[in-house]
Amino acid sequence: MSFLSIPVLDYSLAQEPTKTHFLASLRHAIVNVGFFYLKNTPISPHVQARFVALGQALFDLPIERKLAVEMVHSRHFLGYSRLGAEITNLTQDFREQFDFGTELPPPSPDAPLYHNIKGPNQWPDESDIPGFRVALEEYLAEVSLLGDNFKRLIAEALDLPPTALDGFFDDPQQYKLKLIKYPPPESADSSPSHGSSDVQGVGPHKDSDFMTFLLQATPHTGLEVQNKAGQWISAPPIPDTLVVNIGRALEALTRGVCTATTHRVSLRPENFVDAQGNPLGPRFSFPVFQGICLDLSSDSLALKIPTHIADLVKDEKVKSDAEATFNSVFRGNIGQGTLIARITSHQDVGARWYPDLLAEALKGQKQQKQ
Ligand SMILES: O=C(O)CCC(=O)C(=O)O
Ligand SMILES: [Fe+2]
Repeated sequence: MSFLSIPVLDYSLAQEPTKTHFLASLRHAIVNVGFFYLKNTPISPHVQARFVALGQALFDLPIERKLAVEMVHSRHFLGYSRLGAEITNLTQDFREQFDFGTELPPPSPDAPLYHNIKGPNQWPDESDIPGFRVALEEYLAEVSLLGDNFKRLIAEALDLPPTALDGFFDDPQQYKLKLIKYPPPESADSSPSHGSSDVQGVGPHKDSDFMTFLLQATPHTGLEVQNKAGQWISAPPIPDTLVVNIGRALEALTRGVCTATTHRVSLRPENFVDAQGNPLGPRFSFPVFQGICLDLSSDSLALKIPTHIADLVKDEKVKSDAEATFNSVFRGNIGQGTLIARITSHQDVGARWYPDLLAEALKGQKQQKQ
């Protein structure tokens, strides 16, 4: 049976004496759904509230202050993307966003090209938005700790030793935090990509990472998750939860036992009003993407999943509207797959810093589509 709802897991049960129960729900969620809500997270409410307030305010800066940190200036894909700058599933998305990450030095010049995914942030001027950097780094540090704990919980949910996944991560590991603003549909209607009422906030895709921890910061509906039969299931915000999902790296690591579930955000007008029909304004969401060691390739993914766990995956044929090109790239090398996904999403960055790889990736996409 393909899932029709998204399970809610209670993080307060993740320790003894209730841990076995938590791990059983986690196993069901990662093998059969690929998405779950997490309640009773260890994130401090005041840290989250301060980050959300400043994260929303960041979008109110004058456009020239935002363009001062535009992503095109960064070969590390960190910085500001204006409305319509991003492409998913060969179609323009309609959202404005800032990408930040764990603060890291640029890679050495002789490192593989895909190591450029990691590097320093472009921070807005402290005087433009006082306290923003501290608030973001505090929030990111707390979610990163939660992510670190999940490495072990996922291993145990798959009946592996708790440390079985530790070797697949860098130290320090890059986590990325994206701040996203989806405009209400009046402005979305003028999006060059559609003009219809079903505008793509972000198109159908699988995340590239190990796991994603998403904070839906406003009450809008619009996030939708595709079940294995291909139906779209709504994932409305549930107060005081994070939405957690599996990315392509964890899918690759488990050879498909855990599924990176396809999802999208729809900007249909009904997603921008409350139950009484009052307008809700823009939708804000803040996903944290948990990275993994970029040098992993299919040969180095030596994880042996116990047979009784692998046998839980019954419906092998998964219908997905996400782009198929990425399936083969991710089977090769995780860093290379991630770099190609970034380049095709942010083609201005690709054209400036990786022109040859962009040309090659676009050719691949075109061939796949034919
Ligand atoms: O905005 C959301 O709720 C989801 C965003 C998302 O899926 C992504 O940026 O990868
Ligand atoms: Fe996503």
